[in-house]
Amino acid sequence: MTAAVPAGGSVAPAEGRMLPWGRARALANRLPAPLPPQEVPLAGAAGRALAAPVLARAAVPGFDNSAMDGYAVRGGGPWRVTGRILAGCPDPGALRDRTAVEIATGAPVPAGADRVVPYEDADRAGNLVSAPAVGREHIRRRGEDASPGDLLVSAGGPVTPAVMGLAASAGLDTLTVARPPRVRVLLTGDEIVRAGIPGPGQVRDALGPLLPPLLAGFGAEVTGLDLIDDTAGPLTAAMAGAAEEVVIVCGSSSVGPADHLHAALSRLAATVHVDGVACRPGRPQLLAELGGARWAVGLPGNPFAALVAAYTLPQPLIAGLTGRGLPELPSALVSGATRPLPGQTRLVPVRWGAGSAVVVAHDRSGYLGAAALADALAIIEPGWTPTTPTGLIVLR
Ligand SMILES: Nc1nc2c(c(=O)[nH]1)N[C@H]1C(S)=C(S)[C@@H](COP(=O)(O)OP(=O)(O)OC[C@H]3O[C@@H](n4cnc5c(N)ncnc54)[C@H](O)[C@@H]3O)O[C@H]1N2
Ligand code: MOO
Repeated sequence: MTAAVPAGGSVAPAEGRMLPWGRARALANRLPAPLPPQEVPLAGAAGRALAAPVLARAAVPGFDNSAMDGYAVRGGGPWRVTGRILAGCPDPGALRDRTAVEIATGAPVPAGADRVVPYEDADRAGNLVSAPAVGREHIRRRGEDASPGDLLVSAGGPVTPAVMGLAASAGLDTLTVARPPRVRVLLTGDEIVRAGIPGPGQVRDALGPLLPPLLAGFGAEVTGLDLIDDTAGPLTAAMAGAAEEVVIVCGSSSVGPADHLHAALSRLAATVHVDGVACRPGRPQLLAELGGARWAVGLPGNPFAALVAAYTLPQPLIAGLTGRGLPELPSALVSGATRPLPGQTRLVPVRWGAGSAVVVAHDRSGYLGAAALADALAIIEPGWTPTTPTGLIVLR
């Protein structure tokens, strides 16, 4: 749903304009154009999104090598042992008929060898070694895992430690990855204090500590976090002045007298794509397009609602900006005290139990206690019953 906010005022997200939770996520993922990719050294690519497929540069293995410590043998035994080949040997030479060389795992196999006999299967007597007439080859052949040019990993997935190791095995020194979108977080609320025990009427900021690591895990680079005066002017100025691709505003997305995000978006002539999501908690949240391929997201101030909302709009948005789709969600049966809500998706903290996910009690919009103990958020759709497999957003 795309609508311009009427000038000069905040507007309550009317029930009818609220997007279903799944559609809001899909829209946030689909709207942004991916940022241009960049080539980075392997070590700097951890966790980033692959923007190009990983193609092998070298054969894997690079040469025929032994899979076992033992003897490389040629022809029928017993074999006369003529030497020893260790890993790193540049030229193992050739093996003559009825001879053997001791060989280490990973060492190049001499030309003419039929197989490697592991020490455990070999009988050594002086200079002679014997073994059963038939046995496995125990030779890893050049290119049997990958040849130069082979597709190793498709674009779009994350650079995991295994992807980095695989790329190195195949001779790569760099990877082409999506540039992480830069995100600025703006906290609002005159009651918010950033340290210590809050005084009368004050509230300790929970989102300053929560959001940066969460957003970094989504693939963003959080460039800064500011506490903004709770009036429309400073909020508008802070949003206008942010050079980042994404500005996240916390605690100003509802319709109260100090909720200025709608007014700021109006002053900035933003295009509002999402204004309220049919989920609980996290209903007042916004996604808007600022000029210059920049995005504004409004998260509710209530901390658990903000956590849910972060998985609703910023996570799919950041995925879209880095060229990734929405991930497949695991599912499980959910047991415990919860019930579906008509017309709304309910996000419920759960822990893994014996074969099912168990609801964690006390999930209050303003309190993170249940979420802090949870392994996942269960996506309870209208019509859910305890026998319905339920999608999960994994929190850990
Ligand atoms: N008339 C209506 N009132 C409200 C509605 C509504 O639809 N109609 N929605 C309610 C829901 S649901 C939520 S959630 C909140 C969201 O409000 P805002 O996003 O505008 O946030 P605030 O009003 O500023 O704050 C709400 C609550 O959260 C506390 N807060 C704010 N920032 C932080 C922070 N960084 N760390 C910890 N706590 C924070 C703030 O003190 C308030 O207690 O609106 C309802 N009202
Ligand atoms: O949905 Mo609000 O986001 O309940 O607290």
